[in-house]
Amino acid sequence: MDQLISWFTSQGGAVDIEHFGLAEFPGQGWGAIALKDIPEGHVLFAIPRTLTLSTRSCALLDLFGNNSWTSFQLHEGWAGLILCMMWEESMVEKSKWFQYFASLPSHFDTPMFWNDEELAELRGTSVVGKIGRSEAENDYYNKVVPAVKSRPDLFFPEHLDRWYTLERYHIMGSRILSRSFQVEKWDPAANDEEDDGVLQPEMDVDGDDPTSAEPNEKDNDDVAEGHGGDSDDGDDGDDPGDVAMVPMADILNARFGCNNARLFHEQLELRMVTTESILAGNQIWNTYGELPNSELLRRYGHVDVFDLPGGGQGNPEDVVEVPANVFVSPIIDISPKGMSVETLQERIDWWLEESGDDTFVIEAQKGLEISPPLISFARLLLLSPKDWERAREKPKLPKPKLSEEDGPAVLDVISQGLQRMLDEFPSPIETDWELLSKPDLPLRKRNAIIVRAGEKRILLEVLNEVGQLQKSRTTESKKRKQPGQTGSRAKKSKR
Ligand SMILES: C[S@@+](CC[C@H](N)C(=O)[O-])C[C@H]1O[C@@H](n2cnc3c(N)ncnc32)[C@H](O)[C@@H]1O
Repeated sequence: MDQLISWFTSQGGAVDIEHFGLAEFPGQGWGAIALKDIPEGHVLFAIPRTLTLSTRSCALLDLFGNNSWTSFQLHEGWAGLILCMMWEESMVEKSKWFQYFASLPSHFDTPMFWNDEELAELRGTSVVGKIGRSEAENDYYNKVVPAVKSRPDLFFPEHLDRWYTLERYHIMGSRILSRSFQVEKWDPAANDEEDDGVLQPEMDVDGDDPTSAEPNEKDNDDVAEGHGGDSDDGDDGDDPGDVAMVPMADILNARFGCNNARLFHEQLELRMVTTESILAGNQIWNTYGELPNSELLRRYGHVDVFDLPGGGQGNPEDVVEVPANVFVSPIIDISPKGMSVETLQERIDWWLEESGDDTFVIEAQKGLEISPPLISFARLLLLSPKDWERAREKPKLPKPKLSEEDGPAVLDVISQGLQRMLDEFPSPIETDWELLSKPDLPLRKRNAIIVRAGEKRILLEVLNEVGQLQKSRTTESKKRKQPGQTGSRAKKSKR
């Protein structure tokens, strides 16, 4: 790590070595430490933009030619940056980033590298559908290998078995996934209010500030990610050229609620600045975005665990992603006249066109409520044929709120769908807690159990909430039916 700092400063980087140091933290690898008390707004280090490694800063793209780059589809997703990194690393000492590569990990505990037995522990969680190993390997075989073979003058044949293997591809992809930042081109117009580039320590670092950068965050959608990056589909507006490895900035660890430093963009450099004062001896933390354990595990290979205010342990950012298709069988079973699969499909297709949601996210932070779009979806699937025609004509989705006219079916469908999700997990939550109390559990298994227990905890609590609502609605409807009480209205449910 001393070599990393020497290299960094020799390349124009600046480090305040009086305040900022590197240290090993048990279970977290390397991280940053305050060597002295540091005030808020203090610049810990600065990285020239030219020292970041991206498809913009690497010479390969120019040598390869823009048109060829595009024809091999290296301009989409992360395959181009992975190839740049393979190429730079193959040059060993001749690469400007040689010492930087030497500091990067080659071993990862992300599920991309797990065997089948380890992956089986994640069954039922949202991680399984997002690992994207085969998508990554498709990119390797269909983009990178043909590109490499087309230019033996750039990718020397004797280097292929060492620097351009599938294993190296996965390692580079995982380095990007766990360490890259989104570094957009400098846009003076977007930064006018920044007082000509002078940092404003009091700025809202959590806001949508164009001058602040954070490790690559990706949409929490349910597509397989692989090492593809966000822009695989090419239509989400993200520029893969913005994805950059940022030496030194990527040495900071992150933990829920602990962030005390953040990377800010300047015209010629990026600066790591403290966002609160830090006492000597304390760790300096960045933020990786507010991520649930499923995403922390998938991208970074670790999880965050805390005592939760309502009891139990977990990550307050945990979520459950409920795929719409878990409600299909319950609807067929529950709908009054037994809905045909075709009718159901028609409504689901329309839902997808109108709302785009094929997954419903239940967030622990939001009080574990049934997600409003899920209510709208269940109500849509249960509309009578006449109301369905009306909804489509308008076009208007059902309100995302339980109404007094809703019969028990809406809650029944939601409850049965969630129960099906719960049944997908390999064990009940009690078994998970028991397993977690064992001291010698292998790290990957422990992390998988923490992820699945977190998701189960949310599902169980929401199911409990749905159960309470079902009960109170049954009681209300019984009351309404009692003679002499015709004027009473069903009490509005809590929701
Ligand atoms: C951006 S790097 C940080 C530097 C890294 N610790 C190292 O030794 O190079 C991100 C990696 O650090 C580790 N990490 C970061 N925060 C952590 C935490 N709260 N608990 C455990 N590991 C953590 C994970 O391995 C993650 O993939």
